[in-house]
Amino acid sequence: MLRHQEVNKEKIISVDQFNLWYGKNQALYDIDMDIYKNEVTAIIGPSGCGKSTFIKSLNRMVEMVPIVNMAGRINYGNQNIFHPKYNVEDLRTEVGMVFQKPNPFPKSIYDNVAYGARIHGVKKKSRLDEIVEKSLKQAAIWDEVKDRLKSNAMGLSGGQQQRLCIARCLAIEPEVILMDEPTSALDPISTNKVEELVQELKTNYSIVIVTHNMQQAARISDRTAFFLNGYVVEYDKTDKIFHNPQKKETEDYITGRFG
Ligand SMILES: Nc1ncnc2c1ncn2[C@@H]1O[C@H](COP(=O)(O)OP(=O)(O)OP(=O)(O)O)[C@@H](O)[C@H]1O
Repeated sequence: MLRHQEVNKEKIISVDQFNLWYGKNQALYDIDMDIYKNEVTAIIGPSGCGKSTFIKSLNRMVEMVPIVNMAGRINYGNQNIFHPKYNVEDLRTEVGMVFQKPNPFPKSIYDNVAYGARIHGVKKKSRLDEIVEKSLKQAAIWDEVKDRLKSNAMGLSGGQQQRLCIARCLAIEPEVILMDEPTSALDPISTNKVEELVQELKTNYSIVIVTHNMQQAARISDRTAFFLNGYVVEYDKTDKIFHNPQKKETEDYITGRFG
């Protein structure tokens, strides 16, 4: 596939001939992809095509599976994240992640958001208060929780829990946010709120989102990559992917002929 290059856009992640195997089974093949700053990049494709594997590679979470082997490069900024001297903790601070199922800690709303800052050594109460308020505001949930910050996060609705998890991710001030089907467990109203939030967040962050929902990809992303059987079949501006795809497989998928 020809590498998709944009001259006037700043790249934040650059994936170069990336291959990944689970044991003997290859899950990703020769991925070449540039991810741009302050954009929403959607990853679409049928079940099992490698979407989650791909985004979990971007912050090296995929290495938690012991049988994983990889080849190729992923550059964050100018550095190869697989270089032996690259600090994976730093990477995960810069490249945060939000999961499919909201996964708040069984702690207070406040402690959920303050967690990352505390781990990074912030102790002063007034500073923690500031971080918690700012993150909850950015995640568009402050008004709903500001009077019950000491309540347990498990008492929030699923949609609120997901926005809380987004706040928790924002609190460590990442540059990139990876989202693996963040709305698939949510009702339509909560989904709408998270979609609006993603669009607001791209002013300050770069977002990569895996979604099974093609309308969602079309609504909220700037660029879309269509994955199939571990390959990137097509990667381009979202409008082009949905209205003028260059590959027959992409067209078949977006028109619902398979997948
Ligand atoms: N932990 C694992 N061990 C072994 N194989 C795995 C593991 N995780 C994923 N795979 C395999 O890698 C391939 C890609 O899976 P992946 O979960 O990345 O796909 P996906 O596109 O995200 O799927 P879905 O849309 O169903 O979530 C599949 O063949 C899957 O079986």
